[in-house]
Formats: sequence, structure tokens, C-alpha cells
Amino acid sequence: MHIRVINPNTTQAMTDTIGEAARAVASPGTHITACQPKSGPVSIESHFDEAVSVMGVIEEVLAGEREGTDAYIIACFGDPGIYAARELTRAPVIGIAEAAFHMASLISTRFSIVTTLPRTMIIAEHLLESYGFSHNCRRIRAADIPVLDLEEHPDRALELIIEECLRAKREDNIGAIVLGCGGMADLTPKISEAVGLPVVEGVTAAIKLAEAVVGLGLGTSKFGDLAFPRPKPFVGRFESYSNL
Ligand SMILES: NC(=O)NC1=NC(=O)NC1=O
Repeated sequence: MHIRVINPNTTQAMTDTIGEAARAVASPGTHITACQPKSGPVSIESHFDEAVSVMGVIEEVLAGEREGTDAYIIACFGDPGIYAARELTRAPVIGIAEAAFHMASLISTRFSIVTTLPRTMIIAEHLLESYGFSHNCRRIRAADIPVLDLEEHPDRALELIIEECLRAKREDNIGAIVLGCGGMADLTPKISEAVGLPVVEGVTAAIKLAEAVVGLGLGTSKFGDLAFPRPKPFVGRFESYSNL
């Protein structure tokens, strides 16, 4: 099986972190390709960053289709472009937020999310609502760290994330923590040991869910709204999307 793990931002160090975490849990026989767009934001921390990153996600899915891919992971906690990506392939496309919510709901009745900057909390809130997990999440918290601090100041970032996770454990009456950033993919063991709660991380959850979906012979339904887009002309910079 070939899984294409897409880091929607353009920071190679984070793509490497994500790819390493994915390979650590992949089953024998699962080949992981970790990739990122050629253009776009170095980190995704706002609605604007996310909107721009979607074009890169689409490019990476189209590249995956040309190369042959059994499943795609969108490795940013906003799951940017997930429905557009699903329209472009018969393979499953799994976002790390959706994967983490499902996984956490299987092991706890209530979880809290610890993400990066406070301004990204609304993005997680919107996803909880759209995926139907609002009831399962007690609180969305932020460690108040820029995304790239996870690569550039990892020790301080880890310290702040653990502090916020400990506050969640004390105050939120939860059974699990969900890590709210693809860049946290390598931190699960350290956080779990420090906090003493099950820690669910979206990249690794998505890899195992992708293996399960493909293993069952399932993929993105092409009936209804996730059918391939109707062929039509695109003009200007998107002309290459004409009659896909
Ligand atoms: N909430 C987040 O930190 N989202 C993210 N921004 C990125 O660049 N990658 C993420 O996972």
C-alpha cells in the first residue's frame, strides 16, 4: 500500500517530522511518501493561510493520482481542502483532525484539544461542528506557540504544550488529549509520559485509519457530492485544471 502524506505548509523540516512519525506506525508493506506544496505558506495559522494552502493540497493530490496512490493524508489540523481533494480521487483522503477526533472518541467519552496559536482554535471548533464531534470535546486550548516554534524552539514548545495538557487534565474532566497540529506528530510519547493521559495525535491516527479503509477495500465514494468534478474550462493561472 502507498500512502501520500501531504504537509500543506512549505516547511521541509515539518514534512520530515510528519513523515518520520507516519513511518513509525505504518504496517509492513505500507510505503509512505511525505510531501509538501512547491508554493504556499511556511505555516498555516489563519483562515487566509489555510485558503492559500488548499491549492497546494490539490496539486499534491493530482501528483499522487499520476503516480498511483492508495490513500492520502492531509497533515494539517485544519484539514485544508479535504472535500476538494476527495472529489479528485477514488482513494480515501483522511484529515488529521478528523482522524484524531474519531480515534479519541473510541477511547474516551470526552477529550480536550491542545493546539498552537489561540487564533487557530476557531478552526478546530468549526471542524468539531462539521464532523459531529462537538459533544465529545470539553475544551479547545492553545499552548500559544507559533507553528514553526515546534521546529525552531522545540524544547520550549514542548514545555508549553505539556503545561497546557496538564491544565486540561486538572480542569476539564477528560479521558484523552488530542494534539492539534501536524508539527506535534513526534511529541506523543514525551507528552503522554509527562501528562499521564492517553494522547491522540492526528498523523499517526490517520495512517492507521487509512490502512483500515484500504484494507476493507473502501475508498472515497464517487456517488453524490464527492464525484469527480464536472469537466469545464478554467481560465488564467488555473487553465491546467480545464476538463480534468
Ligand atoms: N493548528 C495548527 O497548528 N495547524 C497547523 N498549521 C500548520 O502549518 N500545520 C498544522 O497542523
